[in-house]
Amino acid sequence: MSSLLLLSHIAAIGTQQPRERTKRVIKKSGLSPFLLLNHSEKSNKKVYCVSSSSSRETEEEKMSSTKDDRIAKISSAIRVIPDFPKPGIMFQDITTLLLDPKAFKDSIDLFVERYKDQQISVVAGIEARGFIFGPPIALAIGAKFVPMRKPKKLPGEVISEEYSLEYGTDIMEMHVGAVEPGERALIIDDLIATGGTLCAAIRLLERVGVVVVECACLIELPELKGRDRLGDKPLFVLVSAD
Ligand SMILES: O=P(O)(O)OC[C@H]1O[C@H](OP(=O)(O)OP(=O)(O)O)[C@H](O)[C@@H]1O
Ligand SMILES: Nc1ncnc2[nH]cnc12
Repeated sequence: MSSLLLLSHIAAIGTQQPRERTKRVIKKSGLSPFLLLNHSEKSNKKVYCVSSSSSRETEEEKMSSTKDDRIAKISSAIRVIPDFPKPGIMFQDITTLLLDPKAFKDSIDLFVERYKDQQISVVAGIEARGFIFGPPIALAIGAKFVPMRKPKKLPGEVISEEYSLEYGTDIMEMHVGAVEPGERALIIDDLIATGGTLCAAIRLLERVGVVVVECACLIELPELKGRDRLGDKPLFVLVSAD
């Protein structure tokens, strides 16, 4: 049976977004029928075309189809703002996803379903947008939440890592004593671009003996090849934005 590849062509919203964006929604594991979402270029309306690999769906396929439908709606709820914060950057804005409680909850549920049985004791969320998605996932899987913060924000003793971004450089800090050697961690952020941020988070956690099980993001910008920078560290994403 074929694995899922789901394509969503996302329209720019309103006058702020004159250019069209394409988002690919990828389910990284499991079996499912093929689901294609197509965007009508002229009308700015999204056209959803669903086709199955077989005419009779199995129960497993039906469940996957439901999951895929959730991912399509999550993708549609993410807005793209051109030239923010600098010319040439197509900013993936998750604040519009937060305005849609069903899509927001679905995004949390998809991560929880993946990580609930993986003996993860630490969810490390990256400032700022990893703070939105990390805590509900941590609570649902029974893990603690550890904030990975911008410099000079944490009041206690910290360890730091400098890293490069798509548009600048930054420093990430974590409280000493927040995690124990041997703990199993999931790192959460909204987006991977160059991968510099996730690499810094991995380095911080591994420096203190934590096992980083996986990194998880809502969105991947594949053109920036951040996934390659993570080496063999697994990365799970819901939406791939071209
Ligand atoms: O893969 P990378 O190239 O490292 O980029 C990804 C990071 O960039 C964004 O955060 P940003 O640094 O803009 O900070 P913010 O969330 O505080 O705005 C995003 O939320 C990721 O954390
Ligand atoms: N294009 C982008 N959209 C949102 N956040 C980002 N962080 C780095 N690149 C980004």
